[in-house]
Amino acid sequence: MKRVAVLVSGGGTNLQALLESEARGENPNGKIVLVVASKPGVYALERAANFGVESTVVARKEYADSEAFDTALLDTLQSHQIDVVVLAGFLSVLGPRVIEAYRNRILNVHPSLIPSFCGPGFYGLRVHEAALARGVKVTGATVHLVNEECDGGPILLQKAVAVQPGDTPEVLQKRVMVEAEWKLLPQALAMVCNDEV
Ligand SMILES: Nc1nc2c(c(=O)[nH]1)N[C@@H](CN(C=O)c1ccc(C(=O)N[C@@H](CCC(=O)O)C(=O)O)cc1)CN2
Ligand SMILES: NCC(=O)N[C@@H]1O[C@H](COP(=O)([O-])[O-])[C@@H](O)[C@H]1O
Repeated sequence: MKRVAVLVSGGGTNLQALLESEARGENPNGKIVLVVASKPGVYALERAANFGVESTVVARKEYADSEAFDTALLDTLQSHQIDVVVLAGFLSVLGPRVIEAYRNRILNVHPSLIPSFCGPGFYGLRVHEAALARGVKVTGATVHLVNEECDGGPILLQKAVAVQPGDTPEVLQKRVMVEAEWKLLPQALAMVCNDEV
């Protein structure tokens, strides 16, 4: 049984999808045992509590630099004997110590079809604002392995989502979540826990 940690920074809708998928028995070889938030008070922590999952805050703002944050994250993951890490709306760039310790065992969900609209500065609504500004007719979501390059890791799964006339960033964000993110991330986590990757 792989011990899974989910790293969050906000509302936690992808965490919710992972927890509900696990409750449906869709990931028999993995169990979410820890939620780590990079900011205090985020609703993702409520979602973890609702499912009885332990959570902790490793607040990015409490560390002088990214190296200290990277070390604190690694200590937290290793002290909980974590095997697999999922970034679910996590908005800090992971440093080399975590990446090396969990090489090919860290997943991230991004709300576009990488390589479009990704990399530093592209997160949350900003991604959908850029897609609408460019006028794309199709967007979607990507789940990839995480490496040192922000959003540059090997792609595992992608799903296309149509952009509708009159879409706002908020409406498009929700469609991409419902039709793509919340389906792909649980599927990808099960693949990693099943040693299919
Ligand atoms: N080493 C890696 N770390 C992270 C990756 C990755 O692929 N490699 N993915 C990101 C997730 N992400 C997009 O999927 C992403 C997250 C955050 C940012 C960003 O620009 N963040 C801002 C801060 C935003 C905030 O705290 O409100 C910043 O760093 O200035 C871009 C892409 C997670 N980590
Ligand atoms: N680059 C990372 C990124 O933009 N992640 C995105 O943050 C949103 C909130 O996630 P949440 O509702 O699961 O907290 C989600 O759309 C997720 O894809």
